[in-house]
Amino acid sequence: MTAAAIEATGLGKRYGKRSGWALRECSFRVPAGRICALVGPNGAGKSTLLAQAAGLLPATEGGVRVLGEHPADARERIAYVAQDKPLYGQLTIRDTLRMGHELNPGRWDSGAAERIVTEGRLDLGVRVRKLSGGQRTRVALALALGKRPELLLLDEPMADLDPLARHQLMGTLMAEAATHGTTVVISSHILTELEGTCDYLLLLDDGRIRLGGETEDLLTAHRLVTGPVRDLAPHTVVDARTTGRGLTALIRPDGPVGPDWQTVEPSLEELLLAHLRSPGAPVLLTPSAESRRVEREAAVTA
Ligand SMILES: Nc1ncnc2c1ncn2[C@@H]1O[C@H](COP(=O)(O)OP(=O)(O)OP(=O)(O)O)[C@@H](O)[C@H]1O
Repeated sequence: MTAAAIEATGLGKRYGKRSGWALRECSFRVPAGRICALVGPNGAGKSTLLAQAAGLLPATEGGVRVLGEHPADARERIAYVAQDKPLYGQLTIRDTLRMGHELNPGRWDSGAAERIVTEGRLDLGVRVRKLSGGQRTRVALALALGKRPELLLLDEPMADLDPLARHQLMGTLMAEAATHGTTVVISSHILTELEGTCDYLLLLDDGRIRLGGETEDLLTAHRLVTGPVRDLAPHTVVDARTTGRGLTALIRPDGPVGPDWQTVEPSLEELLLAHLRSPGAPVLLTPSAESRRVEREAAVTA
């Protein structure tokens, strides 16, 4: 069996004894080769999870394996672009890429790195401290892709890019990932950026995993229904709102939905918003997103 790109088992993180849990009881799997969207409201734990997968933050309880290894042992195979994109301001872009080459002997792809920089019409001789936020993002992504990672962890990479740069960089990232089979986990609040790009989804809320799996399968498992105000049993109702004299609800159907309901597949945005509005809705992980380690441990103790 190929190792998952990320496999978390009972993962929990607390920044201090007096702090609350930033992550709690997270058990999930991201199979290799997926483009995974990591979504959730502010403070949900997305950055914490990405930093743990990058091997930069120890777990308080449980653990996470990355590419079959402890994250600290897999660092050479991982590239991580943190939200604040730390770079050396006094270095030029050329020196920054040279440093990337020296730090990654045998792996470095200067063509890929330079392509990202030149697509942004950046001069390689400019010092990093003179770059705008969006231009720094481009250099950080060039460093990450130049490393030719097996797992690319991106924490809100597109937030300070203009729409055209965002579109173009997403295209480059996805093309590189498709060519090399890279697994990408990308956190973002811009749902339109993720729709059509990500084939896998993790929804975090209040430190816990709420949804996980193939985007298509998660969408197919739900229906947005509109109809008369009445009980929707036996279906699982994720979120319901009264609109005029009718009811609009996101449900997980359990059998056919009655003919007096108008039924459509939800968009990704509708699926996510409904789950965020209803924190009590049952967790849903598709089979590929369930941690095998949890299953194995359960089998051993049974
Ligand atoms: N260094 C830290 N020290 C103490 N608490 C922290 C630290 N970093 C994060 N937290 C807390 O952990 C929780 C999760 O934060 P995290 O940054 O992982 O969320 P996020 O989903 O990435 O949020 P955002 O979308 O706003 O970037 C929050 O309650 C936050 O206050």
